[in-house]
Amino acid sequence: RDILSEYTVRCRKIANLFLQNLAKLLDLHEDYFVNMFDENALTYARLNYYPNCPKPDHVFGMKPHTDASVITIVFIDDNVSGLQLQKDGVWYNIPILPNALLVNVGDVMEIMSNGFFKSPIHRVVTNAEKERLSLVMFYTMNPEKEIEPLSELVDEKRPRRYRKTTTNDYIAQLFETFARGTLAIDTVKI
Ligand SMILES: O=C(O)CCC(=O)C(=O)O
Ligand SMILES: [Fe+2]
Repeated sequence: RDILSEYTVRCRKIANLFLQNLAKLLDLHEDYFVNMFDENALTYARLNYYPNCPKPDHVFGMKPHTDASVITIVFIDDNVSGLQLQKDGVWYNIPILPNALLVNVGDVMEIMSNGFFKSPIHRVVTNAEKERLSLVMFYTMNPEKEIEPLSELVDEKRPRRYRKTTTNDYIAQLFETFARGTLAIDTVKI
């Protein structure tokens, strides 16, 4: 528990640094996103355990999905690969890098940036010989807070591409679409 608590504090620093750089890329004040996380904002930690699987061709560790977070930090297993990312319809392996963290843009960032940043579709494949672990931190805002494209990023040339939602509603949507095998982000696209 103490270790996870310390990890959370340290990861928050990385998350903030990442959020500051995303803001800068959008020509926003560097603390724009960081300041959107109020005292009711939630960070979820998920520990994933994927047992080895005799039929890796038939069983996913985790089905294709996007994350409902603003951003996600993944601490990937040092020994076993398995996380894959989809780009232009092709699946790519995320390589194993010892002690590396992977920072992912989530759907809420895609919505707020009006599609400037894309939340990548990813999945986890299983391994016949080895089990695998990951520790994933999901940074989300106050569950009741309205999420929508930032007015600074909407104009005639780039009209609003996503409907308004809240983290609460969106997470519910994510679980539903995940079960159906569709994408939550498609339900808020205009
Ligand atoms: O296990 C991983 O590497 C990633 C897991 C993941 O995508 C998730 O928990 O949302
Ligand atoms: Fe994920």
